[in-house]
Amino acid sequence: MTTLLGKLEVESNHQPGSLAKDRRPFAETHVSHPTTSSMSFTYPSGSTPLDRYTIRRGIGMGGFGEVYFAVSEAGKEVALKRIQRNLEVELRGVSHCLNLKHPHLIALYDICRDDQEQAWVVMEYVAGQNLRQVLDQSPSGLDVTEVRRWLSGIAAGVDHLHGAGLVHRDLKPGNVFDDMGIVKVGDYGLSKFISASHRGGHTESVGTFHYMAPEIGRGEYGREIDIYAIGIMTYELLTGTVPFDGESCHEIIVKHMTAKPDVTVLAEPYRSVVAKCLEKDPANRFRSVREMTNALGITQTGPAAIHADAIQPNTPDAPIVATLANANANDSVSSKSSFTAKSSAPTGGRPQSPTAAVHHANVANDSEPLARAVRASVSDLQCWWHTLDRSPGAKFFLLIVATFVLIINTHWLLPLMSIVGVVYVPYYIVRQMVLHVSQQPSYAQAQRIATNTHGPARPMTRSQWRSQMRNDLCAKRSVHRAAELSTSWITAILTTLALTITAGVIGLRTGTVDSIAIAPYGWMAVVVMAAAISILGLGKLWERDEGESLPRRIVLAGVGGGVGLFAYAMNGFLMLPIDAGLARNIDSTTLPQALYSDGIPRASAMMAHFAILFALLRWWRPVDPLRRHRLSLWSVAVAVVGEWAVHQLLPIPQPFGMLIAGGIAIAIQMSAPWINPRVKPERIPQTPSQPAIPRSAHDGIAQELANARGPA
Ligand SMILES: Nc1ncnc2c1ncn2[C@@H]1O[C@H](COP(=O)(O)OP(=O)(O)OP(=O)(O)O)[C@@H](O)[C@H]1O
Repeated sequence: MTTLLGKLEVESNHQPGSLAKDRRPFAETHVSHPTTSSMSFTYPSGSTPLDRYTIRRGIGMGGFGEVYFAVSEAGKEVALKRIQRNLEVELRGVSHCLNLKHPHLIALYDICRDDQEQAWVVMEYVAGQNLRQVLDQSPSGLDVTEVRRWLSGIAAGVDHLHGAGLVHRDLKPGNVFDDMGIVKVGDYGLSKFISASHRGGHTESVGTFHYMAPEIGRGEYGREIDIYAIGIMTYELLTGTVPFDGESCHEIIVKHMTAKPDVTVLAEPYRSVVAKCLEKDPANRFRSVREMTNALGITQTGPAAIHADAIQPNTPDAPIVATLANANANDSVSSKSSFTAKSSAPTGGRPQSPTAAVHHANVANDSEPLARAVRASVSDLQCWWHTLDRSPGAKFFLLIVATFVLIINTHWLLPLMSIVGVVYVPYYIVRQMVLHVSQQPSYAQAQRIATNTHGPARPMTRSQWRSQMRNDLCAKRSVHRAAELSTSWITAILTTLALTITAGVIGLRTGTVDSIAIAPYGWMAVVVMAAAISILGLGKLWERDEGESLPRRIVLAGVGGGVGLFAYAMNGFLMLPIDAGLARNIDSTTLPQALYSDGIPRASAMMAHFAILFALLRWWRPVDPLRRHRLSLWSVAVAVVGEWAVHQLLPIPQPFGMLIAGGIAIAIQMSAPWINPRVKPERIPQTPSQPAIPRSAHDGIAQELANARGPA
């Protein structure tokens, strides 16, 4: 405590007592923040400190510098945050956040430097109010449906940050915004890298201290500090007051460290959830934001349906009667509460944008139960391990004992681990694949949700849908990508086997069935598999954008050459007569001698043949998840005709060549992930009908889609 207080005494210019004078009830008091109208900004309207952006007006000033509303040359609206010079080093780290994309996070577009080497953060501009302003207008807290809407958005945004390995560190109502009904968390890129010591003391706000977890004084910045801050915000959202307030930042911090919050004014489940969030020991808090929102019945798989009184009716704040919904009838929370149904709008009666709705529909709780249990145990173990920090001797002793126990048990542990690995890994991969496919939002979903939630929506064009889906593909985690790819490979192998058996049954229905007759089918199968595996791999690399045709064709040519070499080698391995099927009268003198020896293809001929076949056709299209149909017979026909055309130039055994080309086209389409643009309606999450919102809100949605692609 002494450390934190000491630090703050140095870092903050707040004088004990002065806050009392400045403090507005329940509001963050920015000690030296003037009102926007009276603020004097460094740059007037029309200035262009950054080449591509023209400042329109100053928005506000925070601990990190001035914030401006600006437009790009192309007319895109952005917020520019001018960062103090002493933060330059830390800004390098912000690049980690530049590629984070989430509907509930304010997008960070770029970091630029002006002529004076001053750093600026370019970010998404939010025209709506921040939660601080909203709370200032509602001194006794918000309606519970609104509380849940804010919490759900904050939790989704922060959960995404945590998933990306980031801790916000500065969560507070002033950093949470309402963008056309979508809650967005901002200021995350900077706060991770900026400790209190970097802030300009004269601009520090006492509001910041209201949300600071006690362990920050010990220099601990785990994700639990965000959970603590969300707990404080939950309390404030419901009651309008923060649980720990005081005349000075010292007093507030002391309360964070020692005082028990008075949660009796809250009804269950809020009481126990807030109490758990505000535990002094971070190890006793929720392990994740998701765990916390689950405890509140705010599941991210769909609308909630618990009905509960959020505030005890006998408290002075009784006018607020919570009306919550939680579809999960088994939820222990619901059984404990006394319920009063008044409304069931899951988003607080506020319209959700299609993007947000699709997001909520898709962010299913996809964490695998076994993995979750293991993670929880590991996390418990870590917490317990940290409690031993003060006894390094005990830690060392325990390490020795654990190592010894492991070593003497390797004879059964290793086989057990191997069996678990063999069974669990394929199961995990398939599960991820199935979940991923079932969660993919579609064009039709987006449209339908838009119609449900916003009345007659402007229909989304296919190109808008593609662009939105492309963004989703970009945001996909590597583990999902890897899981999808391995599943595609397995599916391609199985599909090829099925195709080969079918071709074999047809081809060998007459005549002798012996190894010589079967061998060409085996050869075809392995060549199709090799080609399909290569193309699927490239498709996975390229699925994030539409891509340039020429570079892709060049890469494909190289891969095709490899497949040709493999085909030649396998041909030799299976001892097949490679000239057997050159199904046209070949005048061997017309064939290039470097490629053919007496009309028989050499390795170079096979390589050249497949290189041309691969470069000729746009093989990335049939593996693109955004293709129109899962299996297009047109693509198969194009592949076969393409192969025939190449055969005219550089012959290889036929009809195997054409069967291989057709087989590749079928195998890759059947195994590559596909987002169905015409999904069946019953797969669309049902949302209760919402009041229609003005056309301008739809424009906001379009803007949001544009924002997700970055500044113009
Ligand atoms: N992306 C944005 N769009 C619109 N307004 C913004 C945006 N980012 C910040 N603002 C506004 O600019 C003002 C200053 O924001 P800033 O984040 O710098 O300060 P703060 O959050 O008040 O304090 P601190 O930075 O110390 O946490 C606030 O009024 C905030 O609402």
